Amino acid sequence: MSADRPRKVLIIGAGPVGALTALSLHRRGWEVELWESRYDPRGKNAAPSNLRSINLAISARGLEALRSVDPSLAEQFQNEAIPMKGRMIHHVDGKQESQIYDPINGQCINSIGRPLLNQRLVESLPPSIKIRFQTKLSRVDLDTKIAYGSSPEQKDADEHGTPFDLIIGCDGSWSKVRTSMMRMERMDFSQSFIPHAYIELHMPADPSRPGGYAIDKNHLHIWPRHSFMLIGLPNKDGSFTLTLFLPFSSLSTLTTREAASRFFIEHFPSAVQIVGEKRLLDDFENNPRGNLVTINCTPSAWSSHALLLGDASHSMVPFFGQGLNCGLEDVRVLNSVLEKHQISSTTNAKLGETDIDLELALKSYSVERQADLKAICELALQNYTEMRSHVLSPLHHIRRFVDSALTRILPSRPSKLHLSLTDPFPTKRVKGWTSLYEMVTFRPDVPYSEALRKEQAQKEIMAWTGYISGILGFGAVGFTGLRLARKWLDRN
Ligand SMILES: Cc1cc2nc3c(=O)[nH]c(=O)nc-3n(C[C@H](O)[C@H](O)[C@H](O)COP(=O)(O)OP(=O)(O)OC[C@H]3O[C@@H](n4cnc5c(N)ncnc54)[C@H](O)[C@@H]3O)c2cc1C
Ligand SMILES: NC(=O)C1=CN([C@@H]2O[C@H](COP(=O)(O)OP(=O)(O)OC[C@H]3O[C@@H](n4cnc5c(N)ncnc54)[C@H](OP(=O)(O)O)[C@@H]3O)[C@@H](O)[C@H]2O)C=CC1
Ligand SMILES: Nc1ccccc1C(=O)C[C@H](N)C(=O)O
Repeated sequence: MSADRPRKVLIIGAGPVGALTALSLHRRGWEVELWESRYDPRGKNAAPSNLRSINLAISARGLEALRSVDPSLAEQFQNEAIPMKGRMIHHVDGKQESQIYDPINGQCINSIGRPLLNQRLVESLPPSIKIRFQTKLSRVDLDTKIAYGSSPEQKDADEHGTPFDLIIGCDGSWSKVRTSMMRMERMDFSQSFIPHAYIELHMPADPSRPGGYAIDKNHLHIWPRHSFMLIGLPNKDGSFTLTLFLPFSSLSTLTTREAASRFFIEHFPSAVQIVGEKRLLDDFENNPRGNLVTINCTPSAWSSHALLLGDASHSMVPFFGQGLNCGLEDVRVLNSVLEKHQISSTTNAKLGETDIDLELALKSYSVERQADLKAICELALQNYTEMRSHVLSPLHHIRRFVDSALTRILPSRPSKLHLSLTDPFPTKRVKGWTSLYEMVTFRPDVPYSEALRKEQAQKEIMAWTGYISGILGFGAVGFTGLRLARKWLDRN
C-alpha cells in the first residue's frame, strides 16, 4: 500500500472566488497551486485595471463565506466598504425617493472596489501556496490529471504540465476548465444573453460637498426608465461608478454625440447636471459595451478530478448584486461538504487515479448546490424588471408596505442554530412572513431555492387575498346597490 501524501489542488483563476478557495483548502491542509492569467496585484495601488465593474455590492452571504474561512477578512472588508441602506430612485423631474432595503432592522448592502477586494484576497494567501501569475491555463488532460499553462514568455503550453489530484475552475464566465469538462461528461449547459448592454460611466467627486459625495453616499442610486436604467454605487473617494443598462437595439440609434446628448438630457437630466455633459458623453463614447449573460451547467463536478465554482459554474446578470456573493458562498458550501464527507488533507490514491471518497463528495456538492444556483440565476433576471420598472409602480409600494407590516406581525427570525461547518443552511423552511429581498440579501442561513419557493408561496397568498377581497368588495358593493335599488323602488 502506498503512503499517504497531501492532496494537490490546482485552482485556475485568482479572482475573488479562486483566491478564497485557495485559502480555504490551504486551511484544510491541502497542497494548493493557483494560476492567474493577469498580473500579480499584490502591493500595488489598487487602481482599476481592465477588470469590469469597478465596484460591487457585497452582502451577508459573501461576508458569511469570508467569515467562514477567516473572520478577520470579513471584518476588514466591512470596514473598507460603504454601507448602502436602500435604493435612491431618481425620477425624471429630479425628485429623489429613498426605498430602504430593511426598514425593520436597517441592514445594508456594501459597496466595495473590485480591485481592492481582489487584491486583499490575494494578499491574504500565505507563501506556502504556490501562485503563478501571467499563467493562462491553455489545456487540461482530465484523464491523466495534468494541466498545461502558457505565459507571455512561453507562448506555447509548457511541455511537461502540472499534475494535480483536483483542478478547480474559478476562471469566470468563459471558463477553460468547463470546456474541458464538457468533453468528458454529459454536462447540461445553457447560455443566454439579455438584450441589454452595460456601459460604465463615472461621476467624479465634488470637492464642495462633504466627503465629495454629490448624491447621498449611503444609497444605491437608480434612474429607472422602464426599458433601461442607470445606476450608481459610491466609491471611497467621493465619486460614483455609474452603469447604464440599455438594449443594444437602442444603443445602435445613439451613433452620434448629438443623439447621445439628447438621450441623456431627456432621460437623465439630473445625472447630466452633476457629471457634466462632456464627461458623461466622453465616457459613453469611449467605454466598452459589455454583454450580460446567464450561464448554467450541471453537473459542476466531474469524477474526483474537476470542479467548477463561481462564475465558471453559474454566471448571472448582475441585478440582484449576488454573482460574487453566490460564488463566495460556493466556497463555504464546498467546505461543509468536504467536512461532512470527512475528506482529509491526505490521500493514498496515486496521482492520476480516481479518488472514490473525493468523487462522492464532489458529486454531493454538485447535487446539493444545483437548485440554489438555478434559483439565484432566475431571481437575478427577475430583479432587472423590478429595478428598472416595478420600483416606479404603485403596486410595488403596496407590496413593500404589506411585506413590512406582515414582517412585523409574523416575523421570520433567522434560525437559532448557528451556521455550522457541516450544515451551511440551517433554515430549511422559512416560517412567518419576510420579503424576498431580505431572504436573498440578508439571510445566509436560507438557501436561494428556499427564498424562491417562499416568495412564490407568499405571492400566491397575496393573489388569493386580492381575489377574495375583490369578491367580498364586489359582493359588498352589489349588496349595497341592491338595498339602495330596493329602497328607491319602495319609494317610487
Ligand atoms: C456590471 C457587473 C456588476 C456586478 N456587480 C456585482 C455586485 O454588485 N455584487 C455581486 O455579488 N456580483 C456582481 N457582479 C458579478 C461578479 O462580478 C462576479 O460574479 C464575480 O466577479 C465572479 O467571481 P469569480 O472569481 O468567479 O470570477 P472572475 O471575477 O471572473 O475571476 C476569474 C479569474 O480567472 C482568471 N482567468 C480566466 N481564464 C483563465 C485561464 N485560462 N487561466 C488562468 N486564469 C484565468 C481571470 O483573469 C480572473 O482573474 C457583477 C458583474 C457585472 C458584470
Ligand atoms: N454574468 C454576466 O453577465 C457577466 C459576468 N462577468 C463576470 O466578470 C468577469 C470578468 O469580466 P471581464 O474582465 O469583463 O471579462 P471579459 O468579458 O473581458 O472576458 C475575459 C476573457 O474571457 C474570454 N471571453 C470573453 N468573451 C468571450 C466569449 N463570448 N466566448 C469565449 N470567451 C470569451 C476572453 O479570453 P481570450 O482573450 O483568451 O479569448 C476574454 O479576454 C467574467 O469572467 C465574468 O465572470 C462579466 C461580464 C458580464
Ligand atoms: N450591484 C448591482 C449591480 C448592478 C445592478 C444591481 C446591483 C444591485 O446590487 C441591486 C440591489 N441589490 C437592488 O436590488 O437594489
